[in-house]
Amino acid sequence: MATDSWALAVDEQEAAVKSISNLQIKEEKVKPDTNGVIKTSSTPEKTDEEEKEDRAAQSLLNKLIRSNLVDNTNQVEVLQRDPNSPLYSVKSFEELRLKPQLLQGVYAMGFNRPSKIQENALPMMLAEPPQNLIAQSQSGTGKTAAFVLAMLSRVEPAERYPQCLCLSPTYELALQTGKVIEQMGKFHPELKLAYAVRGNKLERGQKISEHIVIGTPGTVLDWCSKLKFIDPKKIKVFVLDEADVMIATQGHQDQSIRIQRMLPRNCQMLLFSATFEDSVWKFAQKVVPDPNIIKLKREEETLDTIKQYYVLCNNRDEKFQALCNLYGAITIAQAMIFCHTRKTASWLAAELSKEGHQVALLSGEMVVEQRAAVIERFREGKEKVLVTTNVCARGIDVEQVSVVINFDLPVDKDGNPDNETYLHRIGRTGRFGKRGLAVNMVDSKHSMNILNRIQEHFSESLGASSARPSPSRA
Ligand SMILES: Nc1ncnc2c1ncn2[C@@H]1O[C@H](COP(=O)(O)OP(=O)(O)OP(=O)(O)O)[C@@H](O)[C@H]1O
Repeated sequence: MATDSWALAVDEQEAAVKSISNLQIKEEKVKPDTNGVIKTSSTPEKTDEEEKEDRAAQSLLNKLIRSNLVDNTNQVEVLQRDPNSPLYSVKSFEELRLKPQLLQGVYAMGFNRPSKIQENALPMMLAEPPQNLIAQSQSGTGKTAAFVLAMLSRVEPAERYPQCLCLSPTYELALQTGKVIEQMGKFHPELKLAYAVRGNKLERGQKISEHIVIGTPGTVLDWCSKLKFIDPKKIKVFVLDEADVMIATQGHQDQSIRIQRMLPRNCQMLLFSATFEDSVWKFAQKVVPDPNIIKLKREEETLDTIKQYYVLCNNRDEKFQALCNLYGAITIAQAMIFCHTRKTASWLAAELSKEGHQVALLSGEMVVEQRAAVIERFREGKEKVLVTTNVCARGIDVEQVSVVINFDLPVDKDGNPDNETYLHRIGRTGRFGKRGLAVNMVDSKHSMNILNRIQEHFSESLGASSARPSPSRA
């Protein structure tokens, strides 16, 4: 949708939402039960382990639905291992002096110039002698393309044994990276790729002749040690992709370290991560000696351009009624409705359908491919409304969404306000300066309290006027 028509749609929506006051919802005080407890639906449905799995699924989803680079206007931070060596950055792929077949591959992928992180990362990764690198930037900024280019540049096709080893957290993520290798290496048909993933059985005693091996830590470890399909001493480039997702999976961290220990000293070690919490940093330091470090901060989200409202209701059915009353207004453009649990999301999508509304449901029960298909349809505008849960939609950017409805307010597993999630659901990055609208459904004293606390939080950090929801009720 073009920006102008988008802005128009928001204006119309804003006007329509101002008429929320016509809603036929009566206000009633919420009474605590006899023990003075107000019941909420904040019980988490998922275990930690399932949450962790979601990180890998999330990452895969983003890869499946992404078609372009993610814009980022922040400065790249570079920390060189040797601060006295000159800092190279490139503005074109030609400057990198790639093999002609590789340059052809890059252009065939539609890349005209290096992305922000690639400008600095590529000269470092391709330098002689090889240098180690730890790089962090949000998903979609061109990390995969960068390390694939580095691996392809270093491979000697005439030598028929594995020279580059890339670890991915899951089978599916390994396949995605493999696809990029195949695309970029298209004009190098003699280059071969093997997948070290569960189920890929080879005969004992066999040696792998493929140049690049990509796989999950457990299988790669077996192939390097127990089964000896790979001679780790001949590896020239070792890539550890999605380090943050990797360490969230039981056992992967240790396996990765054990693999790293088998590699020769002069092997180039490269580690990539979308986030850089302490645990990732500690892990990175263990597996990448003497690193250069590149960081690109995530573009900050703000609530400045978002009009926020709340609707007071007494229970879930009233929230549903309020939503139906709003429906005409929110579907001028596209809306996302967030629920706390899968169950509520399914219920809500079913109820809205019964009312004759065409909605999409994005739910944790779906396999990743199904989720990607739902998001793709929504992005194409085939459905105007997407009902989802927080876990499911975390990190997914659907740029044309201008209305966000918190059918349930975001709370953490202890039932406390989850400010970060609120910001992610509603906030916009500054790059497009897009305006938007958020409607919070409040159905109890407790949820009003949550909303007040969210509001207080953002008043402090973002300025009172930008975050204070305007009351809107019968
Ligand atoms: N220099 C470039 N010019 C144009 N498009 C690019 C460039 N580099 C990468 N892309 C494209 O941008 C998208 C994101 O790139 P890439 O997958 O490398 O990012 P990433 O940081 O590894 O993200 P993720 O970890 O989610 O895969 C892909 O569709 C990729 O083809």
